[in-house]
Amino acid sequence: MTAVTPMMAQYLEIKAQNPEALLFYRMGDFYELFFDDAAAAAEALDIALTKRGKHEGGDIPMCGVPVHAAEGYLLTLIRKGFRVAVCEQMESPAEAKKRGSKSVVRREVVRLVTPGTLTEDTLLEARRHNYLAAVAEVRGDWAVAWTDISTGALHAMPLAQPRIGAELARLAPSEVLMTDAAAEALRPVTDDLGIWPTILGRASFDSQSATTRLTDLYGVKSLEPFGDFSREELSALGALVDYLDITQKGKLPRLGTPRRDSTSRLLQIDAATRRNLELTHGAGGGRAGSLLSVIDRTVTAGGARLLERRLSAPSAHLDTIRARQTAVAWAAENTTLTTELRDALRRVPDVERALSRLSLDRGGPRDLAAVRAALTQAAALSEQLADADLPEHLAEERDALTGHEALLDMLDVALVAEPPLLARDGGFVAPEFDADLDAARELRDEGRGVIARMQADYARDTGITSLKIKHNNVLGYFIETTATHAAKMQSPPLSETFIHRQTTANQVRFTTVELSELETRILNAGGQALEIERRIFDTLRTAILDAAAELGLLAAALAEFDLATALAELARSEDWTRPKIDDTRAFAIEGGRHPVVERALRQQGGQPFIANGCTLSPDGDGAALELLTGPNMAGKSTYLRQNALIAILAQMGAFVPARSAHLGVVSQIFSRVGASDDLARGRSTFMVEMVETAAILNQADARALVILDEIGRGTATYDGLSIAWATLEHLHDVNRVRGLFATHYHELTALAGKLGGVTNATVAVKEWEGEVIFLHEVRAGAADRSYGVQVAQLAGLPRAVVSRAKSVLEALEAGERGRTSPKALIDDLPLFAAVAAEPVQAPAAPSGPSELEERLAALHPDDMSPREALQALYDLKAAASPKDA
Ligand SMILES: Nc1ncnc2c1ncn2[C@@H]1O[C@H](COP(=O)(O)OP(=O)(O)OP(=O)(O)O)[C@@H](O)[C@H]1O
Repeated sequence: MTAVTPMMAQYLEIKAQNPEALLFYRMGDFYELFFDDAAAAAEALDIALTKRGKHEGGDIPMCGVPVHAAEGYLLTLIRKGFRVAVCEQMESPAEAKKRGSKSVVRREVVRLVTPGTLTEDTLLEARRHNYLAAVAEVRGDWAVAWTDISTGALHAMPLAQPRIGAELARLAPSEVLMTDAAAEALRPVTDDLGIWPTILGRASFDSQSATTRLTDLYGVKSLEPFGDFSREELSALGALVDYLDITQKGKLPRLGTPRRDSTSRLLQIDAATRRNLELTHGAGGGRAGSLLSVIDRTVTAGGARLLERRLSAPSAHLDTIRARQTAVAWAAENTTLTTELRDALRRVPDVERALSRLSLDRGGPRDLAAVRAALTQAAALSEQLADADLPEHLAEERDALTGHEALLDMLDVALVAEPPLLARDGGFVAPEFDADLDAARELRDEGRGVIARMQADYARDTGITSLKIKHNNVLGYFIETTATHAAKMQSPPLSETFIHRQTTANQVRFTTVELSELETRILNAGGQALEIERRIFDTLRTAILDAAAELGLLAAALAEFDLATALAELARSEDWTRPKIDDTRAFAIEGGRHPVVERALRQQGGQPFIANGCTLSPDGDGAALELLTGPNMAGKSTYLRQNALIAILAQMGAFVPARSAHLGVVSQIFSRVGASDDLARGRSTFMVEMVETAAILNQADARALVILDEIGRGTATYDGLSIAWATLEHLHDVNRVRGLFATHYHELTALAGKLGGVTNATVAVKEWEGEVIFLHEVRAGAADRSYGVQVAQLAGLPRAVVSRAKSVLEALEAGERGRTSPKALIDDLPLFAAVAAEPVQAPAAPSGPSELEERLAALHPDDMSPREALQALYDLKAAASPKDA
C-alpha cells in the first residue's frame, strides 16, 4: 500500500466531516473533486473524469471545475439535488512553506451550498422566493417556520398536522428541515409534494436552545417583543438558525425579526387545488402556463416576489383585502402618475438580495451600487408621490421611502457610475472621495509615465535606440537590449549604472538602482490603493448594514408600489373590474373570463373568449351548488376554474377578469379537476380522486368554495354515478358550500328538483349537419346529451369507428328508453350486455341514525379515562363487525 500523501490526508479528513455533500476542494485556480464525489459530479456536470495518484493501491478518480466558472457548475449540481461543501485555501503556499517545506496549505470548508441557502443572483430566480423551511413537533403540536435568506424574511406559524401539506405547497420551499421522526410522520405529505427533507438531529430542534440562538441572533434579552411564540414555533425557528449557522460556517445572514403568520387570516388552498388551478406553477412545473405568468406586470424582482406571495396566499380577512384593493384602485384611477412611477420602478435593482449578500460578506461593489440605485429611485418616487392623495395602505409605504439621504449622499460620492464586480480588483471608489486613495492612484498611474520617460533617457544615454524597459512576474521591471549590445552595456562606463540580471538567447537584461526604487514605489502605490479601497468598501458596507432594517422596509415599500401599479396596469390593459367584497355569502359574477385560456386563444388568433356569468345564491346558511352538464370540449373545466381563479384574484386584492363581481369572502377553496394517475405511489386515478374527494367532504365549511369536475368518472358508470350523487348530496346537506359541479352523468340533473340549493346549468352547443359547434355559453338548464361521439369524430377517430360508435349509442339509448334489454341489442353488442342490465337507482335518502351512531353519540370523551375510552373503542368495533370480535 502506498502511503497517504499529506494533501490526501487533509482531503480525507475534511471529506469525513462533510459526508453528505460533494467536496469542492480548492487547488489553485480549480475546485477539485475526488473519489465518489468525482464520479457523481462528472456525470452530473458532463465533464471529464480523470485520475490523479493512487490511494490504497487504486487510482483516485478526479474531476475539476475552474474557480471563475464555478457558479454555473454549482447551479447545475444544486438543481440536480446535490449539496456542495466549498473548501477554500486559507493561506498562500508561501505561508504554508514557512511552517516547513512539507506543509500542506491550510484549507477549510467556508460554506455548505444547499438549495435553501443560496444568495447569488446567478443561482436564484429573481422573480421567485427561495424558501428554507423547518417543520417541528413538540409533544404533538406542530409548527412550520421559513426564511428566505436572500431577502431576510423569517416567519413562523403553528398549525395542525393535517394542514402541513397545504402550507408546504403554498411555500414551495427549496429545502425542508425535519427530525427523523417528523420526516417519518410526514412521509405521505412530502412524497406527495416531491420534497426530500434534510434531516437534522434533535438538538437542532431543541426549543430551549432555540430561544438562546434567537436572542443571540437579535442581541436581545427576550423574544417577547417579537410575539408570543409557542415551543414548536421556537423549535422550528431555532432549527433554521442552527442550519444557517452550519451551512454558512458561523456567518449568519441578515434576518428580519420573526413574524408569526396565522392560517386563519388566509384563504386556505390545499396542495391538490394549487396544482389543479395552476396558480404559480403551470402543468409543466415551471412558471409557464400558470396564472402568475399571465398576470405578472411587475417591473422589479421584489414586486414579482410579492405578487407570487400574494397569489399563493390570498387573504380571507376583509379589511386586508379591501386595503389592498383600494391601493390598486388608486393606481388604476391615476394612470399618468402610475406610468411615471413604473418608469422609476423599472430602474430599481434587487436591493433585498444585495443586502443579504452584503450581510453574509459575500457582496461586491455592485451590491453597494444596487443600494445606491434603490435609494435614488425611492427618493424619486417619494417626490412623485408628494402631492398624491394616497390611500392609507400606500401612504404608510411612502413614508418608508425616505430618510436615508445621508447614506445616499455618501454612496453617491463614494462610488463610480458602474462599479466592477469584485472588490478585490479595486476601481470602484470614485475620484476625490478619499485624498490618500487619489495620491496612491496617482503615483501608481504616474509610475507608468515615469517608466516611459526613464526608457527614453536610458536609450539616449546609452545610444541604444532599441533599449526597452519591460516587466514580467519573475524579474519585475527590467531593462532589455539585444545581445549585440551586451558587451557595450557590460563595460564601463555603462556597467557602473546597469546591473546585469539575465542573458537569454537573443537578449540581455539589466536593472538599475533607480529602476528598482521606482518599481517599489509603483508596487506599493498599487497595493496601497487597493488596501484603501478595501477599507472604504468595509465602511460603506457597515453603513448600509447599520440601516439594514429600514432598508428592508424601503425594499418592501418599493415592492408594494410595484405590485399596486402592476395590478392596476393589468386591470387597465385586460379590462378587469374591481370586485365588490363583503362578508355575505354572495357569489355573483357577470361576464367572467379565464385569464390563461383567454390569453391562449388570443395568441392563437382564432376565436374570441366567450365570457360567462356565474351566480350562486345561497338561501340563508344553506348551500348553493350549480350542476353543470354539457358536451365534451364545451368549456366546462374552463368555466369551473375561472370562477375559482376570480375568487382567488379578488381575495389577493386584485381586480378580476369579469364585467362585474360580488363575492362574499371565501375561507377555503377546493378544486378537483381531472385527477391524474399517481403510479409512482401505487395509486390509481380513481384512488387519487377518492382520496381528494374525501378531503373535501371532511374539511369544507360553509364559507368554502368547492369546484368538482367529473367526480366518479374513473370507475364503472353506476359506481361513478352513485358516488357523484352521494357527494353532491353531502356537499348540499352537510358542508353547505357554494360550489360548481361538472358532470357527464345527466341523471344527476334530477337532483335540482329535490335539493333546494342545486341549480342546473349547461354549456350550449349547436348541432349542424351531424357536427357539433361549440358556443362556449353557459346557460340555465340541463344538457340532453354529451356529444362524445361527435367530439371523437372531430379528434380524427377513424370513420368506421365513429359510425360503429354511433350505432352502438343509438342501440344503447333505445334499450335505456325501453327499460328492457332487447335481444337484438345483446346480439349486436355482446360486450356491452352488462351495461343495459339495471336501470339507475337513486340512492335512498339517509335513514335515521344507526345503532352505532347512537352509541357513539352517547359517549363523552372529556369525561372518560384513557382506559374507558379504549374499552369503548373495542366495544364499538365489536358491534360494527361481530365476526372479527
Ligand atoms: N368561454 C370560452 N370561450 C372560448 N373558448 C373556450 C371557452 N371555454 C373553453 N374554450 C375552448 O374549449 C376548449 C375545451 O374547454 P374545456 O377543457 O374547458 O372543456 P370541457 O367541457 O371541460 O371538456 P371535457 O368534458 O372534454 O373535459 C378549451 O381549451 C378552449 O380552447
